Amino acid sequence: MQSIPATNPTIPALKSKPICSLPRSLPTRAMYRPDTPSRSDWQSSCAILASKVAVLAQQQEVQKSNGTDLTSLNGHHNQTLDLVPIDPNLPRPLSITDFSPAPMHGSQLRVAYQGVPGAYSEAAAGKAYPNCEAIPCDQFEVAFQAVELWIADRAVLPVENSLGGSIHRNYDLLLRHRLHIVGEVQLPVHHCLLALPGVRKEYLTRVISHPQALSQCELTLTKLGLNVVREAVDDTAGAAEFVAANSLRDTAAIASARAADLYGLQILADGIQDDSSNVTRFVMLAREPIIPRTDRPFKTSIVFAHDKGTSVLFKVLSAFAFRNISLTKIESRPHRNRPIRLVDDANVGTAKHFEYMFYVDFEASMAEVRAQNALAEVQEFTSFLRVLGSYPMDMTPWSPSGGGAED
Ligand SMILES: O=C(O)C(=O)Cc1ccccc1
Repeated sequence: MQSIPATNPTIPALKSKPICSLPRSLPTRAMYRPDTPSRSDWQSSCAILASKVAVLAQQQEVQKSNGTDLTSLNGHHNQTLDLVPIDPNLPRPLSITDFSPAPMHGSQLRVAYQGVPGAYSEAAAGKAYPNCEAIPCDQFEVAFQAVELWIADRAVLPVENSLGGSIHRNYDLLLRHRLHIVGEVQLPVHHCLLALPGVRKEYLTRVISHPQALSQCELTLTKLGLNVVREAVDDTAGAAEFVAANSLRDTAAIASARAADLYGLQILADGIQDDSSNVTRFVMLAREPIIPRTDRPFKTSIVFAHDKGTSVLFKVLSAFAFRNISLTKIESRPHRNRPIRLVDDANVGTAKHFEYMFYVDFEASMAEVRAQNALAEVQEFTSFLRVLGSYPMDMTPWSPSGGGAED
């Protein structure tokens, strides 16, 4: 049986900004712990941060002198209105070059999420870890790296929604990085239509939000009689912040009631998701796996691929069926153009192209013998197998607190 090594040089380069200036491999515990960063890593991070701050300052100057047109989205927002004051104390999202030494954080868990305050991912972080410090990041990639570089202790990743199904790009991220799933939360998502105070629905020509939120509200937007273009942005709360910061009277955002509060917007319509029981599942990621237990219901997530043989999927699924292990998810992702590096027992690596990656979640803990036997059998039929994590199930999807994260 082969497996991929901890640092996988053949995993394809990241699409957006290069991150190779950042350390690629995970530090070992012997190198540094969260509160005792290695000097050289932090020194280079500080240098990067200093240049990022300089660039940001320059951009802010340009924005000040050009007005506030940050996106040139549709050219609808050329009114000049007073800016809605946004709380300057709100944390600014991390961006890819922002990594700086971790603050001395005592025992507070630092949880990185993609978006700005008011995003659903921030709420998911709070549900999983009630007293955590939530750290906003401008991309998922950054949230992963924040954990890999010990700037955060956990990352939060939305992976599927009861309306829209799997969020495929986030599954790709799980494979590309070496973080472990240590928990899950199911978060009921309640979308609101937000606009500047005094704006009426008839003024709107555009609605902006995260693509998932736009698709979850599609029918309701039509029912509300809104003749608006829909435009996708990175996160829901970021959309709200954008409307407020640019005083856009022709644009509404789809976001949470908390985002309305934070960015001084009014709620034009409440609960606009097409399905009232709209739930998003988030997973919590950490550098180290948790020790699986049997004293409460656990779920295990795996990813596998095979390159030869017939009826492989049937055989894999039988390994679970024969042991009465329920599957809660099975997903296939095309993977043809992205090689995976496999190493054999002698640590000799080869790049392999698989047609598909299969993601399976099953209801058992890796501490159970039946789960271990099932995986031993799966290993026989597959060329690549990775356990993404074995973690407590979120059994309380509708409660406002308490997810299935580790204790
Ligand atoms: O943009 C956000 O607020 C997110 O956290 C992502 C998201 C978007 C829509 C539904 C659930 C999560």
